Amino acid sequence: MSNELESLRERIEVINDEILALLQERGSLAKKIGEEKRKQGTQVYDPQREKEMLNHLIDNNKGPYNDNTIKQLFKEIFKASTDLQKSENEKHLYVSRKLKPEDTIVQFDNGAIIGNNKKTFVFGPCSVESQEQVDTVAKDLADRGEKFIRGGAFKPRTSPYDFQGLGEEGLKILKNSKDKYGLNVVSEIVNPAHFEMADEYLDVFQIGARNMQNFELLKEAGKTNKPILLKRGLSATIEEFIYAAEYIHSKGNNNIILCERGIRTYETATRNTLDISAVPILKQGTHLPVMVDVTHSTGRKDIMLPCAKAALAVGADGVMAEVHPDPSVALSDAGQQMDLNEFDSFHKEIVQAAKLYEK
Ligand SMILES: C=C(O[C@@H]1C=C(C(=O)O)C=C[C@H]1O)C(=O)O
Repeated sequence: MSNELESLRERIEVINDEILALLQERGSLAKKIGEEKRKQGTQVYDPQREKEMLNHLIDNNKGPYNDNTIKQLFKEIFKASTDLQKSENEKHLYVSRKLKPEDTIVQFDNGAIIGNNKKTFVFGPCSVESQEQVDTVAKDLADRGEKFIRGGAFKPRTSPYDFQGLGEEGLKILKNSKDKYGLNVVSEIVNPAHFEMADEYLDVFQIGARNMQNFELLKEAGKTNKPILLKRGLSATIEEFIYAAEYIHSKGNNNIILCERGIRTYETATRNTLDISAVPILKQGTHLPVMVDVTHSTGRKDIMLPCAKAALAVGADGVMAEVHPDPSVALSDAGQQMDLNEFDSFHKEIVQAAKLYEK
């Protein structure tokens, strides 16, 4: 190396150390400012102050870095200062495992649990169609020792001409069945004004994929004290999914169950693409239980079982799937619901598989 290059680099290293020492001093001052702000009850982030400082710096900028570069560099420094000023609690989301390392366990009156290294199943018809239909499935589930049933009464369908669900009448049917068979009832709510009405019928309010970013619905769900089963949006990133859960938690409801249900990709072999990697990512990043809906993710009965096993193997707390006494006449999703025979073999196998993973 030439002597000239070497000596220039040595000077740069000295400057690095000087910048570091100045950043340390600046950081300590920012922390003190943060403490003052806390005493005064003012916000950590002060955009007006940052703007004034940036204007001053740009006025004094003589190059060689252009104004925009100087702006970006100092914005990073300001951001680092505001992060320093925030308490640990303010740095992390409520749903984050960093804030709460232990798993959230959702508990029910009939002894059922979602989370806590138990594998829990939620089965039932896509739509509530009649008392007889729900009772047939509920009896089958109760006989198997299952603790939950699902069924849609408010159906957000792609086409407005498709069956839209029985509404409150459907919730009453579910509640009747719950009273007969002692199962917890999971059903979707699509209207923020309906939580109150649905409270007497349901044990879990589901927020469906199409409503994952319906923020008014999420906020209302957060004000209830029932568990919320939140499904991942069709095209939602994992980060967006986590923020949707944060909307619920931030309003005071921490009983949230996340559900991966497949995302839209270019692949046409399945109805959606089951994002199996989302399960361990959500388990790592949040303290919430995570379930996998193998019906909506695959849309294919022939691969539901291996996908359900995969879900349990990667750490899912449970699996959801659709079961209908007579799928051929179902008013929604006729092609992908299991009949009771198909369900019998699916259930036997998945219960066996669950034993491998329950601690
Ligand atoms: C340090 C402060 O807090 C924040 C950080 C700033 C900085 O690093 O200079 C400026 C404004 C605030 O967003 C302050 O208010 O002065």
